[in-house]
Amino acid sequence: MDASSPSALTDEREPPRGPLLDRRQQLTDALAASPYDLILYLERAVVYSNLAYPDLAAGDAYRALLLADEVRDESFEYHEQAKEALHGYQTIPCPEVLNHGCLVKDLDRLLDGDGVEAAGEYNLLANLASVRCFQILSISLLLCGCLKSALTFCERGLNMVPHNRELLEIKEYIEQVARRRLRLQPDEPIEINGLPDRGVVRREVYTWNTYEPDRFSEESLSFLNQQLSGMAPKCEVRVSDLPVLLDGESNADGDDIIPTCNQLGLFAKEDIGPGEPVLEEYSLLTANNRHKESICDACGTELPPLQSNSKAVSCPECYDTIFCDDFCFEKAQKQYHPAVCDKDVDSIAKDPDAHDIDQSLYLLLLARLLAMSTHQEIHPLEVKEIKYIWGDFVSESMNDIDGSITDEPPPEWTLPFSFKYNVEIPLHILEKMDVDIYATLEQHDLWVFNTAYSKFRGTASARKNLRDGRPDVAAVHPMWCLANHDCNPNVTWEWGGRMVLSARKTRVLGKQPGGIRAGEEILNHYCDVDLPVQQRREWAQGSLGGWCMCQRCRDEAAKPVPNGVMKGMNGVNGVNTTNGTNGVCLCGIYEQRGQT
Ligand SMILES: C[S@@+](CC[C@H](N)C(=O)[O-])C[C@H]1O[C@@H](n2cnc3c(N)ncnc32)[C@H](O)[C@@H]1O
Repeated sequence: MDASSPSALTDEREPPRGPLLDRRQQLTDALAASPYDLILYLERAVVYSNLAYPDLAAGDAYRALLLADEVRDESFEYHEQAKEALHGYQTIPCPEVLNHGCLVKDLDRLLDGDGVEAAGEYNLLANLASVRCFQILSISLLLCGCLKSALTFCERGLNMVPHNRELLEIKEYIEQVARRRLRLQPDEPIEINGLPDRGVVRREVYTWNTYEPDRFSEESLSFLNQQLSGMAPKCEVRVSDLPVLLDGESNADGDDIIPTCNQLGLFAKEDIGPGEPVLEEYSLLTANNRHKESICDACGTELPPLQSNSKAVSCPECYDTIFCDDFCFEKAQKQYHPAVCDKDVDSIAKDPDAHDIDQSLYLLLLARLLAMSTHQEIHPLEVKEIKYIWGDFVSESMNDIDGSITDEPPPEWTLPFSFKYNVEIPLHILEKMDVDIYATLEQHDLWVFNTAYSKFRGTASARKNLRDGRPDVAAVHPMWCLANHDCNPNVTWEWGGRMVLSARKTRVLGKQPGGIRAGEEILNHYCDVDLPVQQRREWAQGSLGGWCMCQRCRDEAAKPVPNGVMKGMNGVNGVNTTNGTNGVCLCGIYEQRGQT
């Protein structure tokens, strides 16, 4: 942490990781035993801060803030439990985690006028805790790059204790970063609504995440192959050797040998003829961001016009939810619908602003996953539709930083994050589903949501609405998404309630005849393969997680460029136009239809 940065977050410099991880586990166990204890949440938030997970620190501070509200308001659902959990703590001396900086000096200000007795010991503790929550939330969200939310929480804290030194320092720091990022003059006012609120955080298999399978084990491969057998009888899942991808242009295009790594892929077990279907996968992990749209709630297909012979069915309990037919209704009843039936979750995150479209679709995929896990009574990361997906995780050691506050989160942090979509709304959805977010911490901790988001980003497909071209339906197809990308694909794909892969009739390169021989890998495409190499690489970069190094790209990129012609597309050499190419700002969400 540099000398000019606020002191409110960490109390130590670069503390060792091992003991902090042990402490995190102790506090997690303590929370399992005492789930409404806001002090434990605050303690864990500080541990997360010291471990350089500012997003997880913000998540715990927010839960503590909600519990502080529960303590103060006796009409709230968990009021008794939250108060009871404070039994044994006192204000003087107060718990160590609240005795931070000048906070205890502000006690008078938090008394509500007439001293401890009138305010009540519990309320006073809750007030102190709220201020500590605001400190942790504001500094942590600043570190993630979410400046608007950071400033909002900081202001809320200052409303309670206007002279709190730590909050004033944090505010100054947020403003400094905002001025630099928005290139504002020192005297120009900062407009809170104009501040950036999307950040990035670590994308990793957390050390404590015991749910990730060994995807290469016999057990995993045989499970995946058993799942695949009904959908793609001529295919199997195998380990594939893929190029290690770089962030951008390199000199490796002309090299004969490039570094590779093991991943999974789909392979043909038998010959597949040109035009023959390769895989047909039903969509259930779907999301639709339009309110009251005539779309099947289960598979996301456009519903047929309502006529007397229509096969569409509505749920007999909540009439608004409509399915294509009995098949979809039964799938929904069995796998998720009872968890959300008549729970008023339907309107959440619907009809978003244009700049929130991608976030809303990923959020609604998370909501579907939470409904599936709640109804099936399994951990969200155990749901088979996402369990075997690789989330393009980055190793923990690469993500680890020294905790310094800088203008931007480090480049190794690649998981998009916002307070609203990663923390606030997922908890709100669970509350609407009548889930006790405190008692189910193991299933609904923020790191679980982040892991699911890592898996969705890079594998979800989206469909645009034909009326206005906005993506409004998304889905994750766990088997389809095992097929790797190549710019000379041997399949084409089409999605509408089912994801269908078919062998190409003709290959793109040299118009060679299509068809796939036994033993060959199924080569899908994540971008428009009719584009020139630079454009293809830019487009596919979001979902591939790097610069495409397939043979076609390397050959085309290594070719000498004629004089006067730039390698970039449309003259915008070096500018990432991935999102502009198809008018969709959805990094990792592919379009509905693969070209033939
Ligand atoms: C949709 S998944 C494909 C299945 C994945 N290989 C697996 O093991 O689950 C997409 C990820 O696979 C990898 N991938 C797919 N095609 C690739 C290619 N042509 N070169 C390198 N990596 C590729 C990238 O890591 C990408 O993020």
